[in-house]
Amino acid sequence: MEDYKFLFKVVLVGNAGVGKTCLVRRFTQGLFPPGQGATIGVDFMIKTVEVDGEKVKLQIWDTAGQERFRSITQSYYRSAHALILVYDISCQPTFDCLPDWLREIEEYANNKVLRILVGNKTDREDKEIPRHIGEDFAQRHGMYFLETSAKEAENVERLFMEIAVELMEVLSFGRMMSYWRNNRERVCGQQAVRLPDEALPLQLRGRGLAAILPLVVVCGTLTRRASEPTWMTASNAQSDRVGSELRSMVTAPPGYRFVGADVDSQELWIAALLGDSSCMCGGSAFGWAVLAGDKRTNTDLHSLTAAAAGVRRDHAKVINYARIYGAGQNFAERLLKQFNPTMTISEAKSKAAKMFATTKGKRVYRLKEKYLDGFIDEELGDQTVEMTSYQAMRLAKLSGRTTDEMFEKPRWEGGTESHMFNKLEEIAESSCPRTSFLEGRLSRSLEAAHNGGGTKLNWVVQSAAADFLHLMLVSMRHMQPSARFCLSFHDEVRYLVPEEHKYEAALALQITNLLTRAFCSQRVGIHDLPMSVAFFSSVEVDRVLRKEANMDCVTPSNPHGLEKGYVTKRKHVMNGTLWDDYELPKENQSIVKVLKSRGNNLHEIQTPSGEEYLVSMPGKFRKNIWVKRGDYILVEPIEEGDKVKAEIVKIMNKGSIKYYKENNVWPKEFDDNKKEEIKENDDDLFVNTNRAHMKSYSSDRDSSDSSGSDSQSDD
Ligand SMILES: Nc1nc2c(ncn2[C@@H]2O[C@H](COP(=O)(O)OP(=O)(O)OP(=O)(O)O)[C@@H](O)[C@H]2O)c(=O)[nH]1
Repeated sequence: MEDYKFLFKVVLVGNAGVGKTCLVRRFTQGLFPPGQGATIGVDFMIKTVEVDGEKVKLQIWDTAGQERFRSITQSYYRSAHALILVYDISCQPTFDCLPDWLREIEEYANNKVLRILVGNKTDREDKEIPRHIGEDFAQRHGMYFLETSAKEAENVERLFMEIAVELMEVLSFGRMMSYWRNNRERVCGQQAVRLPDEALPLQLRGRGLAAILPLVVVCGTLTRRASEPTWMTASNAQSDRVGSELRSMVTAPPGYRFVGADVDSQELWIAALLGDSSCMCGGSAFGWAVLAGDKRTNTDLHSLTAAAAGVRRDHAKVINYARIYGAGQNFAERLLKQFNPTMTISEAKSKAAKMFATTKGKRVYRLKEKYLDGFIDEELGDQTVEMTSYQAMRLAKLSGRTTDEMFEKPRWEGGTESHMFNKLEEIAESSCPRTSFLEGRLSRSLEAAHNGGGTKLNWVVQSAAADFLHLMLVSMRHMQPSARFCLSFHDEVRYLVPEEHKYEAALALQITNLLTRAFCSQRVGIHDLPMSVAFFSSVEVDRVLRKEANMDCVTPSNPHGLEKGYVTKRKHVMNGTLWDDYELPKENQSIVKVLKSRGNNLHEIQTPSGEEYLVSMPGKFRKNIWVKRGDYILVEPIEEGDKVKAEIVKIMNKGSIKYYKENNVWPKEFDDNKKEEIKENDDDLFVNTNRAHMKSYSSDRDSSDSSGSDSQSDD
């Protein structure tokens, strides 16, 4: 397993005898080799260093300075991240050759390569090139400059460490900008339409708002999905990427919340379910790993594959998905090589082969019955005759027939996923493929008869996932009509829900998952639904679009992040309860004034018309809010309330009173309120002084919206 974060290739060039090999050996082995001979061709050494706590592997290529090796050494320039051009400070000709070396570098190296000029052998008395001459040359050619002595170990460590630091910075900057570089055009190219004020709700008027017309590209022939290139593909905020907070900038309108969830391991579960349909729920090894595997105990699918093939879990995960999407062994081989550039081709080949043999299994050909008679193998006895594709092709060729003629349809066998692949192929290659759960038909042009051989394997899982989405939509529509379907991307759904229905919608979504999965299972003949997949591991109730409501979405371009959706700071709890969006009072709500507190969370109030009665403080406010005489509050009647007639909904502050006045809903009778009663600082005003001040309420379900689940997720 590789234990470094960055890998950089550093190449040393320069005339023969300037000390390139000695510099490399001093750095990597800490010695100055006596009687170092000339390098033949190219040599390389590796050293891992630590920069800012990160492991950086330096692959150092020492090239031969002699002219006759030039054609070999040039080929190493291209992939270099840094090139060290060395001359000998006691040998003028080695300095005079520098322009030739530069020409070579220009011609063969990448134009972004980091270039460093090094004057070696500073320990020598017979110095011919003064330091400032070297420095000046480096400056004129945009190179870093350093003088070293491999013999005395002077500046050698520094040379390589500075290279590592510089390359890391360059790379980090490239990474930091990569998101915005890739997305800038799409974002800036969106079409915005100015919205007339009269089309907007009251509280949004006068702000010059515009709407973005999303460009929806229907690409559903295979996947039956449409895509929107900017917002739906916007990734989650990453702390080191400029602009990656884009998605979290999408905010729910006032009075609404986003309620949504990620379908846990959707594609894996669908594939496993289809595979299990030929035996029983969790009956295949793959099905079992999906249902019962747990990342924490390394028993989930990705950890199992990683252990079996001896690769990292995140790499195994990419390859696992690729396999389900129909990618073959060659693709896995290439991916492995890409993940680990130092892996040899044969190593990658053998790892990929091992991975495929343990997962997909081997493809087995069985002779059709009518050909069995002619095929007598006494050693086999009654055993079925099984062949590899090579053997089957050979036999068919020898018999002058095709493999299809002589053999049953080949099957995958012996792997943890063989069941599943057989099922996926059976669906994809059927004469009239239909989606797995709702039996939607595949476009005819893509049916096997029309496209000359099998439909895409990927279509089976993707279209089943589209069925899944459609089922969820229907279920939600039925259970929570007030929730408006807002977005779905891949395995995520988001609804816009009026604030007062947000928890109902979250519950409806959980039940939707249960019903949808139960329906899908039942459609493929499985009448069990294990608890591990029955519910979402979390449902998010949020004001903005982000993966999880407690992500702060801090990025270099959004350094202060977002307020946590499920308020975790006291101040936000209060702001949330005091003044939650610019919402005007509902019909059944009224503004009243607090006369005095009666204890037991009861308060005596007065209505604008002078009526007096008791109101109660609901549980969720009790820990955080302190109401005192003279405060204005919004109350809602309690049905059949006898003594206590209403419940507090909102505690008014300066902003809310102003807003109510602007909208002419503030009772005239309360117009004489003394402004000084409402202090600027909400924190001070409403703190319950009887209780210890708490800095955070991260686990207080009552006062937070958090569904706060930390159970397993799909990765
Ligand atoms: N005094 C002194 N001699 C050095 C230093 N570095 C290398 N040498 C000597 O210079 C000679 C050449 O060193 P190498 O490291 O083989 O030089 P090179 O650039 O790799 O040469 P090629 O492999 O032919 O390209 C050897 O005799 C070393 O002992 C140094 O810092 N000071």
